[in-house]
Order: sequence, then structure tokens, then C-alpha cells
Amino acid sequence: MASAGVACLPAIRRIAVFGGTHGNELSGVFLVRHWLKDKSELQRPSLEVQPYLSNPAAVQRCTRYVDCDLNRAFTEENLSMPLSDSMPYEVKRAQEINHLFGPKGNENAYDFIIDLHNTTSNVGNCLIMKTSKDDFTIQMIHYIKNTLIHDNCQVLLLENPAVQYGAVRTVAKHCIGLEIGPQPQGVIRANILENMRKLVNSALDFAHFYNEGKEFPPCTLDVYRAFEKVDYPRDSEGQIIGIIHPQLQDNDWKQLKPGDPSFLTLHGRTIPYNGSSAVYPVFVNEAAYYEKKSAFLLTEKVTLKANSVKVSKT
Ligand SMILES: CC(=O)N[C@@H](CC(=O)O)C(=O)O
Ligand SMILES: [Zn+2]
Repeated sequence: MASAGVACLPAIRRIAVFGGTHGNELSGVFLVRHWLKDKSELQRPSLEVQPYLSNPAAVQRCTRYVDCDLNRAFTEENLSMPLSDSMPYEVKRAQEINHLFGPKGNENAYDFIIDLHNTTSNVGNCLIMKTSKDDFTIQMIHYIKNTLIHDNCQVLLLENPAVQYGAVRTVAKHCIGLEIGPQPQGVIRANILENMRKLVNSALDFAHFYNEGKEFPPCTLDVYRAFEKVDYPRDSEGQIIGIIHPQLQDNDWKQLKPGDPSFLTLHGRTIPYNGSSAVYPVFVNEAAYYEKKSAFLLTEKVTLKANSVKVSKT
């Protein structure tokens, strides 16, 4: 019998590692291509680990996507759309991925997806989670953070409906996004690739130790919970008239107080942050977010709690 506060959960058997969800974010593309040729680094006795290139057409073109953003395509509407010639490439891909690794929300879905991304913003090592209510994932992230000796790693919670989207990884029962930066689109940097590699290995180690029966005691996890996106200032035609202020640039995760500089116009005027309380911006000046009308995301710090987790023997 489990003692109070211990979540006895099923084993985690099938894990997919996705790269190239965005074809110009190259750390994940290079790692997954490498692992497709030689899986040995990903192998753990209790796990079946599948590396997977999720948007091969975008990878080939070295663009984020071909018709529409694959990491926004996993909506109920898209996944149930009847197949047709006019269907956007990424919607077709979403249905294939849902078939192979899902179905989303179904018992037969993969246990876990690790989705690999890079950002042009200065987030360092960042793990993205979709819910505050998943003990297994909180415990995994807690473990990963503790295995990093010299490096730091922040956790971004995308749970608020204002900042949620149909991400690819949501087809699995549990998931994390790895977001490592700064790295320009279409560029590969050794330090960023190495950091990503360490995080993937650490996540797999955790799943394996868990499957072997190790109990992870209750823990807390400090995360940044996103609640709003902030657009660039624009003119009546929608053209951007203020760029990220030098004092905000590269200052992801650092406190931004009301009145602090956020944008700079080409006339040299500083536009201050006009919120009502201090926030922690993230994804500051991410290249892919200009089209999404997001200059940065606003987050607040919260502490999550997880029960102890242990694999159930049945
Ligand atoms: C820069 C970038 O692509 N970020 C990812 C974040 C995520 O995986 O949730 C995205 O917007 O899809
Ligand atoms: Zn991405």
C-alpha cells in the first residue's frame, strides 16, 4: 500500500524526443538526426525512446514552418479535419503525429514527449510545462534542475488560457518543451546543443530510475507562470514603431517594474512598462514572435508542490 501523499503511478515506457518541430531551430534538428543514426545515447533499460523529426519539410527549407505553425496545430478542430488536398501541410503532419504518438487524450498515447526548441531570446536553459497538476512532470523537472552543476535552468508554466496553444507535445500523456537560447534561427552553437543534450539525458535518467522503483520524495518547484503577451507598439497600419529597449533586451527572467523602460521609438523616446505590478518578462525579442504579435511574455513567480512519486507495481 502506498503511504499518504505518495502518488503511485504507471510506469513510463514510451518516450519520444522531437526535434525540428520548427525547422530553423537547429539544436533539436541536429541532435535528432544524430540519434536517428545512432540511438545508443538515448537507451535506458526500462525505456523505449524514439527520436523523431516532427516537421521534415520545414527542416529541409530551414524555415519555422511551411503553411502554418506545427506547434499551434494540435487543436481538436485540426485533428478531426477530414483529409483534403487543400489541407495545410502542418495540419496533415499533426494528424500523422497524432496517429503515431497519440491519439491526444487517449490511453494509447505515448507516455512522454520531450520537444526540442531554440529561441533567439536570452532565456538560457528553459523547461516548459503545460500544467501545474502533474506530479510526475514536476518531479522530473526538479530532478533535472538538481543534476545541473554549473548551469541554471528556469521553468516556464504555460497554463493560463491567454498563453496556451495546441503544442505538438500535448499528444502525449506527459510532456516538456526544452527551450534553449540564445541562438539565431538557422544557426547551430556548440554550447547550446550541449546544454540541450544534457537536459534530454537527465530527463531520460529520471524516467528510468522511476521505472526501476525509486521513490522521489515530495518537492517544491519555483516556476514562472505566464499570464499575458505584450505586443510591440504599432501605428494605425500595424507597423511596429517601438523596438525592445536596450535595458530590457537580454533580460529575460529579470524583474520589470512599472515605469521601467520596455520599448524605444525611432525618435528616441522610451516607452515605459505601464503594468500595475512587477513582472518577469520572458521570450524577449524572440524572432518567431513578431508574427504572433508578442514582444515578450509576462510571467509571475509561483511555487508548485508535488507529492512523492513511485511507480505502481501492477
Ligand atoms: C521560439 C519557440 O518556438 N517557442 C516555442 C515554445 C514552445 O515550445 O511552447 C513555440 O512558440 O512554439
Ligand atoms: Zn520552436
